[in-house]
Amino acid sequence: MPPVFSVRNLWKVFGPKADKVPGSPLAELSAEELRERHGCTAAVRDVSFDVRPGEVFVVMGLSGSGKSTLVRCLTRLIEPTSGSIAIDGEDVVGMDRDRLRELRRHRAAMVFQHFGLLPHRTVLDNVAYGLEIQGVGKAERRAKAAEMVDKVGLAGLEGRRPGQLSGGQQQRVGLARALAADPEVLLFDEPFSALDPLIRREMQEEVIRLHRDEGRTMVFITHDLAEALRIGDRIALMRGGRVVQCGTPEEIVGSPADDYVRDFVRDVPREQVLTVRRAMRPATADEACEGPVLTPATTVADAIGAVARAGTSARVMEDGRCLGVVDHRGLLGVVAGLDGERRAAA
Ligand SMILES: Nc1ncnc2c1ncn2[C@@H]1O[C@H](COP(=O)(O)OP(=O)(O)OP(=O)(O)O)[C@@H](O)[C@H]1O
Repeated sequence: MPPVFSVRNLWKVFGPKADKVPGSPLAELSAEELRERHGCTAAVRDVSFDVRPGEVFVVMGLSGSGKSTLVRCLTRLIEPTSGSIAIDGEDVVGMDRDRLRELRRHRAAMVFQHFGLLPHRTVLDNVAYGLEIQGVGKAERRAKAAEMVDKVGLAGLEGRRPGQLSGGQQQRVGLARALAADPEVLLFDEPFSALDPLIRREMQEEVIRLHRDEGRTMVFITHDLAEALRIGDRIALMRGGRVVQCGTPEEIVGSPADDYVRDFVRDVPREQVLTVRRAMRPATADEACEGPVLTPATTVADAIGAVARAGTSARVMEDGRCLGVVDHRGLLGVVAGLDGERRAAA
């Protein structure tokens, strides 16, 4: 399937003569040199990636690494300095104002950290607001809004005003409003960073549930590694405007691209992210016929439980075929980080 978003060699430089930077020797300067000598900030530097249909694509990085700028460029809330962006193959950089408005209202809706709710309107009217500006008639938009309020777990609170809701509930209203427009892609800009940890977890699960139910494509910004690993199908890790690695949580944690990424993921509990694929070895004829059965997506943590309970190795099966077996030695090797050495040796 063709990608939803396709981004190539994207640059965003803030400051004077910004357009002179990409492709010139200035592009090679460090962020500090560029700022001190030329008064420019290269917030996004030569970034390329695809967002695939139905995936949760997470943009992660420390504060100031360029996440918001990058995602805002996707719908030109910020104008890119150079590079190309396409949505479903259609050039975004060349869109006129009407087409852009259509893009933002119907195709790629944004959920912001500060919910952007209208304080004097009820929950239902806040959710319906996006439909109102789309010109949807009153009865239809109220029906649609009610459905979305229900979907995000706010049934019964339709008549409240935003001030009468908790932070998590307000964020649900923001989410319902974005969903009401039925966009192809939802763009989340650190939507949960203002929430306390328990509510935050609850909202992450909500996003995972919505994603599972609807399969909607999502682009999600966060500076929180645990959040990225929990909800992301793939993660683009940014540093100083560049994407230093783009891959699945397992690739990022299991095969960091450089020392920066390695350092970034050092404290991640590997057994909760890595799967049995990394702990597997070929099965002997006997082993292929006995022992508990695991899927290739089973985490090492779950496999440890299965192997400990059974007291034997476990089989990794896919479509009735035994891909290999995992035993305590292989599983412990992954926990200890020895799987990289073993793979390199192989
Ligand atoms: N309008 C602007 N003018 C000049 N510099 C800007 C502007 N907007 C952002 N920047 C700079 O671009 C860089 C990237 O900012 P951006 O907001 O994209 O980072 P971020 O990773 O989203 O950070 P945070 O997690 O703190 O929101 C920063 O150095 C920031 O100071």
